[in-house]
Amino acid sequence: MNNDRLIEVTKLSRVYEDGASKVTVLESLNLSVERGEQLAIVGASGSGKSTLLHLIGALDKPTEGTVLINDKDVHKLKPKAQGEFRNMNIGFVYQFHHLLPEFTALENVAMPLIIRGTNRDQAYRKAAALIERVGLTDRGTHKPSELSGGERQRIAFARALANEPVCVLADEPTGNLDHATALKVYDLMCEINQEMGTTFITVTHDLELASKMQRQLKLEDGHLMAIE
Ligand SMILES: Nc1ncnc2c1ncn2[C@@H]1O[C@H](COP(=O)(O)OP(=O)(O)OP(=O)(O)O)[C@@H](O)[C@H]1O
Repeated sequence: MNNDRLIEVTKLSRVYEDGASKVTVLESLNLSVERGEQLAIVGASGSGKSTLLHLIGALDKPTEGTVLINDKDVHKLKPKAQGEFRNMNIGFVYQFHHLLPEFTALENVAMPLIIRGTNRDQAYRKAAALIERVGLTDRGTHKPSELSGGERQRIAFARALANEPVCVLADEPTGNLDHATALKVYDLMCEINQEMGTTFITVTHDLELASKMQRQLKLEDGHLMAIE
């Protein structure tokens, strides 16, 4: 066992079959991610970046291959155990925030804690601290529709961090933001990585944003490769 290794992806393949047609998106892909790393994955539209994140986060099943997180084969877990493992270990952030519109920012961030069984006072205290950490102390009582796009993504990160996951998987987290705001969100990810030791794997089309992360890989023809 390698204590520094958090994620080990081995010979991962994903083939979508639709009747007679077959689309091979990932083909025998390998990836090791160390605890506390910042990794950016770039690649053309349709190259399989979201597919890879979904497989790492056990939101989709591989056609072949394994994903170990903390030495646990996430695709071998039974559905209930898999859901619990995901909630405890992985935070997700998407291009569109997926915050619940009828709840305030504070309630959205507290939600994963309450679902996990944390008592309400503790959950709200922790949510408030996370909202402060992402620089939005005075926005806790606002609903998502009352926040800017950048603020919504900050709240989405705060929510993803609520259960102190070992890893955050971010799929085009700034795809909907202007460049200056996107850069600030990447700065926030780097700061949180330094402070909390959270591993970040982020997918982006933007090489400048990718360069903010410690390591960059390109997904092409089903494989990951170094960027030339
Ligand atoms: N459920 C599905 N059934 C069939 N094909 C699919 C399915 N989901 C994705 N695909 C195909 O798999 C390929 C990879 O899709 P994916 O969304 O992973 O790419 P991506 O690199 O994230 O793209 P983008 O940057 O445009 O979001 C695409 O060709 C897509 O059409």
